[in-house]
Amino acid sequence: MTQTERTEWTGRVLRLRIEGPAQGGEFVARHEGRVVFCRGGITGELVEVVVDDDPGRAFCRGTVIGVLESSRDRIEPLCPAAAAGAGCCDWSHIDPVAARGFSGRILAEQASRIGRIHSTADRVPVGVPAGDDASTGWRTVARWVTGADGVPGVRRSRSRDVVTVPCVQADPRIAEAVLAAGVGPHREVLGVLGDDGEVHVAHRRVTDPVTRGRDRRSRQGAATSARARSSRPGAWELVSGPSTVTRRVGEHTWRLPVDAFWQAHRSAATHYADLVRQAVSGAPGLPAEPVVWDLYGGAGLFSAAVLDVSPRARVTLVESSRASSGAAGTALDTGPGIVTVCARVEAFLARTDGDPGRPGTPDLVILDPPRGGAGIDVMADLSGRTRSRIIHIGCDPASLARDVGVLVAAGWTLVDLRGVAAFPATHHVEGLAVLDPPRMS
Ligand SMILES: C[S@@+](CC[C@H](N)C(=O)[O-])C[C@H]1O[C@@H](n2cnc3c(N)ncnc32)[C@H](O)[C@@H]1O
Repeated sequence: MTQTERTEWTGRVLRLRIEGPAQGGEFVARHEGRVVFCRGGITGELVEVVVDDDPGRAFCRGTVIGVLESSRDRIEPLCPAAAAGAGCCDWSHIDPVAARGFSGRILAEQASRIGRIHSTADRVPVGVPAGDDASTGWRTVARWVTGADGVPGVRRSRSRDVVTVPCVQADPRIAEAVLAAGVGPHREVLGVLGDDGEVHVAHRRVTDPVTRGRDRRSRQGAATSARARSSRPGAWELVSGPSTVTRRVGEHTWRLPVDAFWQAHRSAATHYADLVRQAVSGAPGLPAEPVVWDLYGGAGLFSAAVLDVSPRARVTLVESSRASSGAAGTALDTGPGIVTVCARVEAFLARTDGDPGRPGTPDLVILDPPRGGAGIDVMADLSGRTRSRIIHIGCDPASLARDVGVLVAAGWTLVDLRGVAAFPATHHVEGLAVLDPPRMS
């Protein structure tokens, strides 16, 4: 079928054999020369799929409504909300060990397709954070929305509708506190469980457009403008729990505002800090007083890890959120060892000398950007400046592959690429890449 040929398969039920997992969590199948991205399938299964989104190109999307030949990896869905159509735990029907294998395949495939990083292995190893393999109750930072009835829930997949059947990701103590707080209709609700066992509940107004019955494109437009509007109110109103959240990793204790970023999985911060310590310790030719940049650094989780293994390091933490960067000092001795810069990474790099009083050529860079990644310009800039090692942590396999691909194309060597199953029962996975620069001869 050509790109220009019109199709309208919406509502059609197809019998399909499921192939491999795709970036984004759906599984690929084919029908009459078109790709059908299937939600709710597993590799090898024969299924019936109803097409629910047909953009009229070489592909369409559908949802599994019947399993004719089931995979051994299929389990009873862990999440009632996902089973009711919520967009939370899209892999809740897949055995967790198999799910980690699928994540590893996606990481490898994206590295090859987008990053042009070719390896003989068809999957990247994916482990659980700090030995914690719980599939439910792992989330310590959770968001809900309330509809007109004020009952908290999660959004239906690809819709603004709210599913109020409980999702299993959040620690049950958060769900209890959110229900007890009774925040009212049309609110965005944030529940956070601190490492001291305190639960914090905050909320803010959400402008919730009516999108039921609209086509996908206008729903997406409405969702985008709703995001823009809902980010405008800005301030969260704290209705339960102390005003700062306690976070502990090793010897370090942070006191964070409730809306400051922290890794959502209860064991992720400890695990990533460990991986960063290992990668810093193994960096080739790192001087005794290395210049280190912790980019997209939040409240300094990785700055702390660097100082644990390299106490004389001169660390610059760059973070655009004032709430997060301002909290670095609650755990770290900011001053000669660590300087915090509240700025966008792009703006920080544009000052050619980096931070005043510090060289603009770091020995080591750690970057942990949001889902969209750092981008080609930032990566090209870092490639030209960094002397010893770059550690990239990324929660989207495609943007991680693109970012790392920039370094590999510039001659850097990928010495480690691994995944961490930090979002169990979902297709989301954290990737960690360690790269060393080309050797000068
Ligand atoms: C995935 S979080 C990582 C935070 C930190 N590394 C940690 O593990 O706690 C990404 C952080 O990047 C920040 N951020 C987003 N875009 C940014 C930009 N362009 N420049 C600097 N920081 C940015 C966000 O506020 C967020 O704190």
